[in-house]
Amino acid sequence: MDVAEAAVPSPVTAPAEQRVPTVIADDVHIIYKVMAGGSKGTAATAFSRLIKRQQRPTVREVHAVRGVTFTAYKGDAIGLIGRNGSGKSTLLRAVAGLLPPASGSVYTNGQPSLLGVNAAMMNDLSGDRNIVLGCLAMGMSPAEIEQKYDEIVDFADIGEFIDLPMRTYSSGMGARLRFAIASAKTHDILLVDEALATGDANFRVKSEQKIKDLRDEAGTVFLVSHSLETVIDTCNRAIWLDKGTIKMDGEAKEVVDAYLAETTKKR
Ligand SMILES: Nc1ncnc2c1ncn2[C@@H]1O[C@H](COP(=O)(O)OP(=O)(O)OP(=O)(O)O)[C@@H](O)[C@H]1O
Repeated sequence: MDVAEAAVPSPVTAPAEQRVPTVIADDVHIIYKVMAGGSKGTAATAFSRLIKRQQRPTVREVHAVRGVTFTAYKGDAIGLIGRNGSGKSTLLRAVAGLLPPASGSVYTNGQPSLLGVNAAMMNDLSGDRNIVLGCLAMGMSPAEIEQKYDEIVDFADIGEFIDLPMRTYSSGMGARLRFAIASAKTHDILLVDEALATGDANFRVKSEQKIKDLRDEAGTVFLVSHSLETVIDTCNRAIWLDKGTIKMDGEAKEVVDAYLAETTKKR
């Protein structure tokens, strides 16, 4: 049997030669550039500034990820945890290749797929049309889509809403459908951003099981979540981000415990 197909190797204890790297982040820095407006004023003063080309808005930099280095392996399910604004979503988007690092590099062995609660769907199209579009966008063939279609509808479990335009969905229903579509395919590297938190308790249990299955099917899963319980239940490893840097990287329960100890200490 292929080593990579064996039981999930622990990122902490498995011998280095048994692990297959899928994502390597090497001293990654992500800087957002934001236009910061100058002093406030009336429309007339703004117009005058425009004409005279004075006081152009300054570009402000937000250094969201600061020198992050880690290696993720096949079979890893990694929870990204940390306070609001610590850089979790930014790091996820960098792994997805959506944000170019200002310095450092992200190397991936396989195709990363980002499943965010804001993943683009066509709001005016019905759920079933979006299933077809979403699957095509993931590179599935029409035959594969036909084969997986019922499974996706069953998993999303949104009843007759499947025939209605997505703009009529609640945020939880939209998230269920997105998750059902994304998880219909085996991903090399699946990136999940808080999608589970928007589902109800029943869906959370189903989606946690799905993440475990995806992980067992040999991919690597990254999960950004504020639900520490979900991270412990779903992930074998956690990375704790603090102000854009890695504060701790290791076995999920240990990292969550350390994070909880620090947040409760600060109260
Ligand atoms: N598009 C953007 N433009 C400018 N700054 C941004 C942008 N997106 C995020 N930031 C900033 O980058 C930093 C990290 O944000 P990020 O969303 O990655 O954090 P997070 O850990 O995912 O937060 P949360 O838990 O609240 O979702 C924050 O200071 C945020 O204000």
